[in-house]
Amino acid sequence: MANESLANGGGTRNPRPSSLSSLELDSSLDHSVQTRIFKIIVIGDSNVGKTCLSFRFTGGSFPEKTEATIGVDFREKTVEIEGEKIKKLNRNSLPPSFLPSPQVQVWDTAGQERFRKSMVEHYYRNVHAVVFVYDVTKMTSFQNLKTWIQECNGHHVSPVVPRVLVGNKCDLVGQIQVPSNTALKFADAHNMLLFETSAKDSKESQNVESIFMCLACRLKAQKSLLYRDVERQDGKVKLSQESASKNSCPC
Ligand SMILES: Nc1nc2c(ncn2[C@@H]2O[C@H](COP(=O)(O)OP(=O)(O)OP(=O)(O)O)[C@@H](O)[C@H]2O)c(=O)[nH]1
Ligand SMILES: [Mg+2]
Repeated sequence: MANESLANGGGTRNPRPSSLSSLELDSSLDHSVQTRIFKIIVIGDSNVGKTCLSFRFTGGSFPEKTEATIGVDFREKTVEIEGEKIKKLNRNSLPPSFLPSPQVQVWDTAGQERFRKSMVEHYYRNVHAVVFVYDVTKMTSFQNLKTWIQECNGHHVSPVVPRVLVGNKCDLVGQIQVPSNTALKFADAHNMLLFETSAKDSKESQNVESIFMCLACRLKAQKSLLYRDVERQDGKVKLSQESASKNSCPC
C-alpha cells in the first residue's frame, strides 16, 4: 500500500517543513519531486460495479470476470490536468510555477459486510473524495445509499471532502428501476453531482473518466491553494503555503 501520510499531506514526498508557512525540498534527500496522491474511495452495495468502474478508469477496459472484493483493492493513475502530466521529474528543470501532477489512488472497497468490517476505519482515514455507487437496475442499492452516507458521516469525513453519486449499469436499458429524476433529487439533497454511466459500455468510458477527473480537478484546485508559489533558493525548491480557498474546477 502506498504511504498514507502522502495521501493525507496532499503535498510532495519527503517534505521537510522549514517553518509553519513553507515546505522545503532538500536536494540532498532526493533529486526529484514526485506526484501528490489523491485518495478517492468507491463505496456502495456489493455487485453495483465498483470494481468494474475503478478498473475502467485506471485500466481503460471492462474486466471480463470479477469476484467480490475482499477488504480493498488499490488502483492508481497519474492524471493530466491543465497540461501537466509528469509522474516524476528532475527538480532542476522545474518551471517557476511548477505544481506536481496528481496521482489518483482509487480505493475499490468491498460491498459485503463480512469482507469490509475490519477495513472500514482505513477506508475513511484521510480520504480526499468519496464516490457513492448504486446499480440503476436495482432499487435496493439506491435505497441503501442512505446507510452508506451515514457510515461516511459517522467516520467524521469533513463536509469539504467532495462526494459524487454514480448510477452504474446504464447499458441495461430495459431493466432500469431507478429513474434519473429520483436520483437527481437525491444527489441535490446531498450536495453531490450525479453521473449515470456504464462501466461495461465502452462508449461510456469518457463518462467514467469524468467522474474521477472531476474530483481530481477539484482536489487539485484545493491543493493549489496550499502551494501557491514555488521558489528556488540556493538549489532548493520552496513551496509557500496559502490558506485562502478558491475552486477552479471546471465541472
Ligand atoms: N451490464 C453491466 N454489468 C456490470 C457493469 N458493471 C459491473 N457489472 C457486472 O456487475 C457484477 C459486479 O461487478 P463488480 O464490479 O464486481 O461489483 P462490486 O461493486 O465491486 O462488488 P463487491 O466487490 O462485492 O462490492 C459483475 O458481474 C460485473 O460484470 C455495467 O456497467 N453493466
Ligand atoms: Mg468489487
